[in-house]
Amino acid sequence: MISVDAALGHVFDLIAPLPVEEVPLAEAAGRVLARPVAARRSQPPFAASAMDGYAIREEDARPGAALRVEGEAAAGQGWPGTVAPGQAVRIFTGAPLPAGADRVVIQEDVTREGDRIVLGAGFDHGTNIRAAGGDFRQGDMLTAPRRLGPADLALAAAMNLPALPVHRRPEVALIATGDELVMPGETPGPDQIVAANGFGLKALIEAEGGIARLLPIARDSEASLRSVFALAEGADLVVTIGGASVGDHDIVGKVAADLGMAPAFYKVAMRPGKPVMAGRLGGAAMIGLPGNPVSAMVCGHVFLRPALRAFQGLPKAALPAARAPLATDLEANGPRTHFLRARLTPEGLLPFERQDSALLSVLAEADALLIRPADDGPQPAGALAEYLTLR
Ligand SMILES: Nc1nc2c(c(=O)[nH]1)N[C@H]1C(S)=C(S)[C@@H](COP(=O)(O)OP(=O)(O)OC[C@H]3O[C@@H](n4cnc5c(N)ncnc54)[C@H](O)[C@@H]3O)O[C@H]1N2
Ligand code: MOO
Repeated sequence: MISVDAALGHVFDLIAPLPVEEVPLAEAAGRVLARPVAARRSQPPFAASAMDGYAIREEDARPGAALRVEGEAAAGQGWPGTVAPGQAVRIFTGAPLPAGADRVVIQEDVTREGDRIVLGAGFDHGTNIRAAGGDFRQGDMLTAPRRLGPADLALAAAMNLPALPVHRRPEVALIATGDELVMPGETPGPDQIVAANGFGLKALIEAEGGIARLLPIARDSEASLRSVFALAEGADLVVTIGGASVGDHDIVGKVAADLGMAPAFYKVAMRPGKPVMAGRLGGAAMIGLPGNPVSAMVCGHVFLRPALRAFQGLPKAALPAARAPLATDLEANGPRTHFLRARLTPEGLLPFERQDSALLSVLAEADALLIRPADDGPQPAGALAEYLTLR
């Protein structure tokens, strides 16, 4: 049995960043930028008014000053002249500041009569001007790697970058195994249950930018498992669910080995999730998850999510853990890292009473996985503990 950190290191050894492709901005949300890209223009490209009002010269900015309005500057249509002393130009937010002007007085601070304005007794001290290049300049970089979020996409658009280089999405083949499983909506036989884990893992994979292919359920026979493995052809990552333990029907390890899987590890000092395995299977990485629903999902957070990030060119690192105080005393932990389903309450992290790895109802109520390091001593309420957020 190896530690969680060592196992994750082995998983990373199976992974190289996927090739780069250009995608249009409108399809780039959630993708990982593969290399830095440079702004093709400056923003704003000209000194621009930040407010609706009048562009004037600083020397005319005196309470009571009377100025002649010479023209209008709108967003998209500037005023071509030069503002002289005693003159003003009607201006709107986003319009280029006309030459000669170095201040915008907002219209609320002005009285207008025909083509004349009189400045009020008190007006604000700001210039209300956005300097050219004040947001970014041509050549400024959007750095990589980064997961492209809404703000990044708005910035890339403003930089006039219509397409971005991103890593290809990893394709994950999901194989649920077991004679007891039927698909949701089917009528299970008396000894059967409904396959659940694949659906949770598919959602988890897609949330990380992967493409999940939910393959047909493999039965507990070598022939069935082999035929479903064949359907995984072309995937970057093959994930099996169940059949990983030591029972007579737990044949995933054997069939994978027969298919040439080069094992990296089997069994990790973690709870839940101990009988997890990984290796290289042809051109793909393979991770064999335990069948207990919470074990499969916890392994999804601990191994699959970092693996999917690595495929997309993000740093090879465990999910960042947050810290919060414990809401209750905890007994000493055993020799395996324990991921406890917990709630984040105003008093701190509160683990659920029931931690059986079959309880999906508890996992669905949890918003954190409280991490107890292997062999951690007893901890009092109030002590800081690490956790992974599930929301
Ligand atoms: N003698 C021992 N028995 C077990 C050990 C052990 O060390 N010695 N380890 C236990 C641990 S820990 C786990 S975790 C499980 C994992 O076993 P498998 O990976 O072989 O999983 P299965 O036996 O196939 O299934 C376990 C459980 O989960 C249900 N299951 C499986 N797939 C799904 C699915 N897609 N959706 C919903 N539920 C699923 C399955 O019906 C079983 O109830 O082994 C322990 N045993
Ligand atoms: O590791 Mo098992 O996942 O404890 O139920």
